[in-house]
Amino acid sequence: MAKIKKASESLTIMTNIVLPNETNSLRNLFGGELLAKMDRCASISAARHCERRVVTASVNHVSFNHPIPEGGVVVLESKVSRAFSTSMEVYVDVWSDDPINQKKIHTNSGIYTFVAVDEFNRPIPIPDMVPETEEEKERYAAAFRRKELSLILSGRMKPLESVELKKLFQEPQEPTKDKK
Ligand SMILES: CCCCCCCCCCCCCCCC(=O)SCCNC(=O)CCNC(=O)[C@H](O)C(C)(C)COP(=O)(O)OP(=O)(O)OC[C@H]1O[C@@H](n2cnc3c(N)ncnc32)[C@H](O)[C@@H]1OP(=O)(O)O
Repeated sequence: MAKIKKASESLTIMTNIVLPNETNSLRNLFGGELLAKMDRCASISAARHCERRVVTASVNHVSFNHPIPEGGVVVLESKVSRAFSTSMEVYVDVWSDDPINQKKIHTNSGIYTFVAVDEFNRPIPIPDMVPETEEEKERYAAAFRRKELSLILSGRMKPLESVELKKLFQEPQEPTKDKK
């Protein structure tokens, strides 16, 4: 597919209030509720990028760094971080926003993989993606390693078949000295 899209074209922002039925016994947003919100937000980014139906293939990483309290405002922001052949990585950032005290803290991030599918649920090619900002470039550069790790963890790739991931564990080679 020849089309190339910018990361920013898939930007999706969702803003919600945390309601009592979404909280845990500590009256903070329940982790599973947050995961569902992140999946929804990320799936819209993926569909915006490929203009096709998408399915979640894997949730590669989620961090829970700060709780989000009941009554608080939760803001989710997602963008495609790299497009492969039929799959794409989507990065989701989450903030807890307190509009009264004007405090916004980054509480979570998550990395999802989506696959574009046809009407028979078969994977189909997607447009390429070009990163523009420094953050987009950093996330793009590391995405191939994360894809390999996800494929290894799901049993779809043998560790020795990886290319980028394997490089992380290889000792740097001493430059060979010229023999006289
Ligand atoms: C027109 C637009 C309107 C928009 C309008 C509004 C938008 C609104 C959007 C709402 C969107 C709803 C979003 C629902 C989101 C769910 O909730 S979906 C439900 C949960 N997910 C599922 O049920 C998926 C079940 N799994 C499957 O169907 C198949 O395993 C898959 C994912 C399609 C893959 O099929 P497969 O035959 O194994 O295909 P395969 O060729 O091996 O792999 C395809 C690609 O996936 C990659 N892949 C597969 N598994 C993994 C993994 N674990 N890790 C990393 N990569 C993987 C492969 O590496 C390959 O990548 P490429 O190198 O081609 O890029």
